[in-house]
Amino acid sequence: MVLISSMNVFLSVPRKLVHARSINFSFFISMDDIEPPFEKTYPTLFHNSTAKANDERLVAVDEECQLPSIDLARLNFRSFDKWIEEMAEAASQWGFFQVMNHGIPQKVLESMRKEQMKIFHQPFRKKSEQNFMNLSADSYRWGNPKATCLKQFLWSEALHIPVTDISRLGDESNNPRSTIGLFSTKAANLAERLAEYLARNLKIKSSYFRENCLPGSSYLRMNRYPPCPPSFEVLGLIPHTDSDFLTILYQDHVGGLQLKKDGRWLSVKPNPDVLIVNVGDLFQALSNGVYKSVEHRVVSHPKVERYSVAYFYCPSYEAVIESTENIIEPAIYRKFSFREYKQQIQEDVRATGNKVGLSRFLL
Ligand SMILES: O=C(O)CCC(=O)C(=O)O
Ligand SMILES: [Fe+2]
Repeated sequence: MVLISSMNVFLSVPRKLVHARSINFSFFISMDDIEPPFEKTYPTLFHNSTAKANDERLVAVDEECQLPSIDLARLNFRSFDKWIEEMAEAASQWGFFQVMNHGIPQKVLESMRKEQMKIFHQPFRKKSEQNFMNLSADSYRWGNPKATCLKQFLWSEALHIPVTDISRLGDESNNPRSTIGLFSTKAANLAERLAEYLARNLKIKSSYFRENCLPGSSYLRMNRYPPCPPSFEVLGLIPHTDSDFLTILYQDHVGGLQLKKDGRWLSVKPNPDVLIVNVGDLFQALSNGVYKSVEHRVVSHPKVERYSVAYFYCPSYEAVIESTENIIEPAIYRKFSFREYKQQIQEDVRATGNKVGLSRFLL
């Protein structure tokens, strides 16, 4: 079903010892010290059979799909319109596409993954310290403290880093600041470029993004999905849409990302040579529903850990998102600021456990 790199197979041994010299202390630590205590912290969720996730996951046919491919190297003057059309079609039919020759050197992507491994292979105790890597208190996240059933639980850990915080990153693991900073700058350039191309097709002012997305308004999320016994019936990341304009995602060989298309979950074929781009809620609103912010989730591998890093291309809180109506299609969403959108999500999550999202803003 999935491709497994030899490196990941190596890391899949659950009680494996990890050599920690590279992270400033020279002894072996066990995988048990690294893993967040999912089961121990939520015993009733995991050991009460009525709390099982139920979920389509159990019955879903694990169908693999190849995302539409957009090759940035093919971009030249003669084929420009056709190229934009292909990308716009992928954004409206799939909400996802993969980008080849994307301009982020493979070396940067590899270093990024190495940094991620070093960061997440530190003891759980350390990762959950208040000022881990000199970041703000809720940057390191795992599971879902608010989950009342397994369906809401996340079998994963993540480091959530606003771009403005990259300069604060401590050098716990061999100075990750420069690698993460470089990845972030390159991903920002790529996101801006792609957003401008997609805007052109809709007659949105191409300077819209440069004016509204300031260098510090986006953020990064580094994800690690520890191996998860299938009997737990829990997802690595529960179904969601992203609350941004575009997401640039780099995933490793393991696979597990799934997207919903025509009511079915499809697995995205992993390919670390490409970047995955998906449309977020804000672009769906801005495009008046033409581009789709599609639900996606992650199924953890039973034996192998998986890594991904997402760059969320966001505007400043004051930016206003207004649907681009035309004579045939009046606006379907009311105008809102990004601040309003974030606040509404927080309120809904607090009250219902779910994000709700764009449907709140329908006219
Ligand atoms: O890990 C993945 O492939 C997806 C991550 C994702 O959807 C997210 O961080 O929002
Ligand atoms: Fe996502």
